[in-house]
Amino acid sequence: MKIGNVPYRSVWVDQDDGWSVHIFDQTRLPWALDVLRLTERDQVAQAIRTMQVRGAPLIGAVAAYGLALALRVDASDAAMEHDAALLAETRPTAINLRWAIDRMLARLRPLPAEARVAAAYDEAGRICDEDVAQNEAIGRHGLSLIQDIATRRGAGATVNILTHCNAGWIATVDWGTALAPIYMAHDSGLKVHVWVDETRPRNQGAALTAWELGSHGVPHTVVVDNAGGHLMQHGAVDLVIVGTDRVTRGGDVANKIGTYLKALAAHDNGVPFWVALPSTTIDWSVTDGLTEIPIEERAGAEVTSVTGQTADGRIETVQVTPPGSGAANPAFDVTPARLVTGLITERGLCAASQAGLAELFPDHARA
Ligand SMILES: CSC[C@@H](O)[C@@H](O)C(=O)COP(=O)(O)O
Repeated sequence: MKIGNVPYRSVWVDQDDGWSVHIFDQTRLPWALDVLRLTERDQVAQAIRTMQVRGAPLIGAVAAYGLALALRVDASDAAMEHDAALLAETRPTAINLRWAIDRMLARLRPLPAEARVAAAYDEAGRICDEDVAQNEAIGRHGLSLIQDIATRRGAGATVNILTHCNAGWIATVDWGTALAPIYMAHDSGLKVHVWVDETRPRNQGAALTAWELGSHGVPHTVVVDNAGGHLMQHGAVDLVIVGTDRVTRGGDVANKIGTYLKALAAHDNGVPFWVALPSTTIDWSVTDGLTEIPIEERAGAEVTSVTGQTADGRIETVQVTPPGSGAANPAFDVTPARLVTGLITERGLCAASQAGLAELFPDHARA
């Protein structure tokens, strides 16, 4: 996607040195557009843990490059297995991270040590290119949902879409998942307006989704996380589209904390609730999302404080709770498949069910 008029991906290899890896520091957005140059494994691990990079597909892609950086130092079997395990453990919920590392190992294990660095960069590049293509396809399939609503509503009507967290281009290598259909709808001339959940505690909606949509000229309004139910009761939401960090073989959906409450409100108000995902987000080994998907517990300090920009331009973090109050911070929740209208994948739309996924992905479903 473009910033100003310059096209960017969310991760790229330095064109001059051919090996260092660049990302945007997402903890500084929307106030500053800082590019970080990553040169070693531990920098990559730290960037993922501290959420300088975040979003399920993007952390997989960046971890893949993290392994390439590690192999530059030591490409032996023992070192590679150790580095891969370390990177895979940086965040627990998004399955794309484990998927990307497993795919890298499958390519690299059979190779002699001296061939591994070049192969690692090649494979990480393929992971990135495939993510872009998958998200673009998700956009095309999701666009049909928005077109249908626009047609039903009649000429000139605005389609109001609610989204939670950030599942835009900055959460993937490019395009995004939940936001890809919205970008395509906007680009095709449909009138869309997006309700952006602020997404406490880290405000990925208020900071990142609002920044992305604004940069692309998509009309949007930021709302507090608790506003969604009210908006739906008053007919202000035509459609919910969210991303996801892990989908079970039966269609349960893990996503940013608060997604489940939006699904409940959507169900109660007859609002379609769609989840956009590349197939790399499906965990075919998991059947019951509630008991089998690990939910990341992050530091309470993310709840007790907020970060923003002061009037004189400084980025500051301030405490919003009394000093003695404890805080719990489960970072994700699971929305049962029965509350999901359907899934938007690179292969098309399907029901959030074992049968629906099996129809689109017969090879995986049989395995
Ligand atoms: C295309 S990104 C899909 C999900 O990763 C996204 O909705 C989300 O929950 C991100 O969580 P985060 O904790 O910001 O990494």
